Amino acid sequence: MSDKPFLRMDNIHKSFGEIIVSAGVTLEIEEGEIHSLLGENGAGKSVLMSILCGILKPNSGQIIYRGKPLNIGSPREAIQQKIGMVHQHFMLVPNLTVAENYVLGQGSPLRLIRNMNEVHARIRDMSERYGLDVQPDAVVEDLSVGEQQRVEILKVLFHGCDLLILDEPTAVLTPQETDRLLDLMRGLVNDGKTVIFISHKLDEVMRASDRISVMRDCRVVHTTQVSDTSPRELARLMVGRDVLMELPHSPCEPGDTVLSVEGLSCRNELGLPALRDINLQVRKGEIVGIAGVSGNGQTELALALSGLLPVDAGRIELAGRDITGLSPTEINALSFAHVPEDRHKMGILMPMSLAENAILERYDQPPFMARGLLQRQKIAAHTRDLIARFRVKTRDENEPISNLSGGNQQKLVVARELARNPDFLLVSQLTRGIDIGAIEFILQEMLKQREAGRGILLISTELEELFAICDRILVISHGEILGEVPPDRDRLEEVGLLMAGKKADQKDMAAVGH
Ligand SMILES: Nc1ncnc2c1ncn2[C@@H]1O[C@H](COP(=O)(O)OP(=O)(O)OP(=O)(O)O)[C@@H](O)[C@H]1O
Repeated sequence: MSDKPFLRMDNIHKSFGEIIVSAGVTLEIEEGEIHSLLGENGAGKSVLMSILCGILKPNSGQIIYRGKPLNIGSPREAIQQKIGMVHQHFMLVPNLTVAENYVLGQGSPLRLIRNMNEVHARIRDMSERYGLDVQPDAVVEDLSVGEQQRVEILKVLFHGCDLLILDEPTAVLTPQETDRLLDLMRGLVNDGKTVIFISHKLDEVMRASDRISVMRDCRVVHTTQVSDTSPRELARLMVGRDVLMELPHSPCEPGDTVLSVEGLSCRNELGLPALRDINLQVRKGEIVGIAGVSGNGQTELALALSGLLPVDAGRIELAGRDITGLSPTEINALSFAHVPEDRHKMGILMPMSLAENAILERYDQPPFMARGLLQRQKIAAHTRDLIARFRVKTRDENEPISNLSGGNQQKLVVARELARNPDFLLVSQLTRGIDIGAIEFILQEMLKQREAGRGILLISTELEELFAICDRILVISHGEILGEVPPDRDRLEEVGLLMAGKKADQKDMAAVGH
């Protein structure tokens, strides 16, 4: 360890009652490095970073920053010390402009209004300097996820931060946006900043980092230079075993069609065309993947199938029954399970317990309700079973789900939906925020569902996930299905071209160099 590290978190302990969430963590960060933090879901990464940026107060331990003890009680004090965090879930006020978000809570409104021109000019300057493409007068809610992410990053730079903490920033980004972010991180350190980067994606961590620390059971168990390690070693350190990601499965023997979509067209929330003439079938016992760069109609497809978006034209059938135009409640009552892409908006209710979330939308059905009474013991036993099988890290089934780490919340949603044993499963971004050990397990569970004869539509931006378990992959681009490809890794390039919007005839042209 160096004599005078830029930042040293020393023997940090934190507990909530009897629950230990930081078990004597020691972590050193050097100035001007990209230091990645890896660990299973619930390993304590976000808690540690929340302590560093003043959201949580440790019970004991000390932080030395630039040679002096650091005592901060709020994110605002952290920013005064030039430490800024970009969270997993963005903290921007959606109906304000970028510039308004940046000055929110920054002193007298009158003085700020007078200085707004200056603020705009500074945002433009900084945006250009870091190649961030952020417009000060853009309204946040009109921006894509990738753009909002850049707004968040520029916000901490705007406040003069030298140490930037990025908590799973790539989870919601397209591959192109991810490349851009990793380049930006390198640009920041070249400019004298220091970056702490949290990600579950080992390839990104290997590409982006100077050093890597691995957390397990709320401690740092290993710190290494990136050149001295490998993805395999990192996986073993994190999960405690080899993660093979080999998911052998027998060829698909599909049965009857369970979902049939014909000529489906619909518009997005802004009234713009989002899906054009979608035709697809899912049969019992098969997993059909939808590959695509995010923002190409996948969200609208999931919403339309689950009754949450009106259909302009076309027909949707579930096991031969026309379900076009049914309400979400009516569809939910059918043999149809849904893992939504954004668990915070749709999958879970934050203040409620795991048990309440485990029976959400089914609380009035047997065995959870009988003779008009909630069957609390049955609900508790069911939730305990889900927690144990999916290894959800929690105190018990009565804990509020908001206490769980992001990946553990996602595990509960997946466990709940799979437990419904539906004929048809609609799954969006299955493994978002989930660690590699748990991904392997969850993909195996999906294959078990397939073997049990369920039909699955898996919408994902992760090609690895689609190639690992799908029987057929459909590629969506600009709201249209452009082609179908078998899950043969030799066909990866073809999928990439289709994702970029090139149809079969155009692909041939690309091959001859046009
Ligand atoms: N307010 C809280 N009350 C009780 N326990 C909490 C609270 N906040 C976090 N925890 C617990 O602390 C542990 C570490 O959580 P943390 O969010 O740091 O995990 P993580 O490594 O960031 O995981 P992920 O990769 O899933 O985001 C988890 O077991 C979590 O349930």
